[in-house]
Amino acid sequence: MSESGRPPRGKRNAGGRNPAGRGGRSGGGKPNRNPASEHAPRPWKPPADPARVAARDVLRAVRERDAYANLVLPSLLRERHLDARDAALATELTYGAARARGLLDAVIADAANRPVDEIDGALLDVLRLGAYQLLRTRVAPHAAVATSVDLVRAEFGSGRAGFVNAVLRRVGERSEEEWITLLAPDPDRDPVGHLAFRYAHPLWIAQAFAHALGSDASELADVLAADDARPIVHLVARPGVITAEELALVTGGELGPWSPYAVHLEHGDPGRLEPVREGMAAVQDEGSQLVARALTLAPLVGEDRGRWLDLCAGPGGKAALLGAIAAIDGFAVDAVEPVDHRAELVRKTARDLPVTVHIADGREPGLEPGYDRILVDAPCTGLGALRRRPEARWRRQPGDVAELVRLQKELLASAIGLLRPGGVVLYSTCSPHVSETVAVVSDAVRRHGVEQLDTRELVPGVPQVGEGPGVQLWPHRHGTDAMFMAALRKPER
Ligand SMILES: C[S@@+](CC[C@H](N)C(=O)[O-])C[C@H]1O[C@@H](n2cnc3c(N)ncnc32)[C@H](O)[C@@H]1O
Repeated sequence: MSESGRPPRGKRNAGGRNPAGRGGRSGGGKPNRNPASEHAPRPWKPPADPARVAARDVLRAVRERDAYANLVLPSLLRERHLDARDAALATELTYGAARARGLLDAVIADAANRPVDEIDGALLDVLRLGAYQLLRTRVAPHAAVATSVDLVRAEFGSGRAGFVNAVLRRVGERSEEEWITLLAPDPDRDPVGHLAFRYAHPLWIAQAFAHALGSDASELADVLAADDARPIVHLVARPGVITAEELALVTGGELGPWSPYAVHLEHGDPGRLEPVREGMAAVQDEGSQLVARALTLAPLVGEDRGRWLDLCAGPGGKAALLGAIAAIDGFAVDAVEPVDHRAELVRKTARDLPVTVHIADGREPGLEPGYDRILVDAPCTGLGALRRRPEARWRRQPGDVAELVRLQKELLASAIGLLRPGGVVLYSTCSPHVSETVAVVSDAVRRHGVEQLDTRELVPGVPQVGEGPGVQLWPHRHGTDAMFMAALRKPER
């Protein structure tokens, strides 16, 4: 896709003259290349099927330049002026195909009789869209195939269109359930592998969730299914400025069940709401609200003198909530963020609040120690927020974990060093992976002699948060991201 978000202009691809039936290997062409980028510009004409063209272009941007579907799609829909119906279809197809990629690829590989990495990337995008429609939507099968073939024919000519036609016809010969029976691991011998396939998650992520659920591993199917559910918008009412009740009244939303600041919105663009535009409210997952609030509720030894620190602050959602709560008592928050543009977002989000932003590495921020309360909302794999990022589950790799854990331990050690005796650090992640959660916390308790508090008491009224002392939230139980949090107090000497 071009920077303008317009679809690539097409010409016949040199490899496009060979329709591939089962056993034929020519129609897939060279893997993962975008012939469209080599073409000379032509004037932009609105496509006949704008929804599918948009979905195809976003999948291409995700594959070719590691774009985020949930950032690219909305701006592309705006630029191309898709009407509401086309926009809804484009969104469903893009996010659905991006999430289900593993399952779709297994089916496509079987139908094409070759591994997907031997299929031209541009064709694979269309095959994924077509297979998604055939297996997981109510789009009529002939329409799913014909529209996919049209997309390929318009760009690459009829040879490659023939390949796509042949593969999708084979895909359409079975239902999703029949493909799962054919291709997924046996549910009795490999229950986690089976669920990972069925709910289109990489195996290592399903294993990480099962491990984190522990004795509740029977909920694994619910967790995996929750990653495919459309998350509703959660708003936070800024404390001291507007109550959640007032915000719900103004926006037509509903009070959130757990955070006293939360309002849930089923529909609508939150960016258009007056309280959001005026900085009285913001979009924030209710789980994140609980994390910031838990830090403010944690029992200190000695008086709270109002020196608070957010050590990993960008883009600033929690720093702003902490700042608003701090402002009520005349307290102040320092916010550390090493990435310039994210630090700028913290400044913007927390404008008018007693929040001072420092562009620095949290491991050595150069700040005076002696903080009463510190939040370490650590960089993590984000496995607890997969429902918000359609392609993320396929992009993250198990090898990412070790490096993040190292950073998490260093940040937590730095925070403990910056605490005053009797002060509290709240460690949190938007990942339930135990290497990033309880293992990091146990390591800090062992190494630094901090006392682990019962964090469940800091989320009053929230049920099913685990056996303690840490708290694990889950989308399928709480409707929040799968946030983890643990409060640690520095002993007085
Ligand atoms: C999970 S996000 C924090 C989200 C934030 N608390 C909020 O609620 O908006 C983690 C942040 O840590 C930042 N980060 C990465 N490395 C860091 C480091 N060495 N020191 C401090 N922050 C770091 C990332 O840039 C990212 O903005």
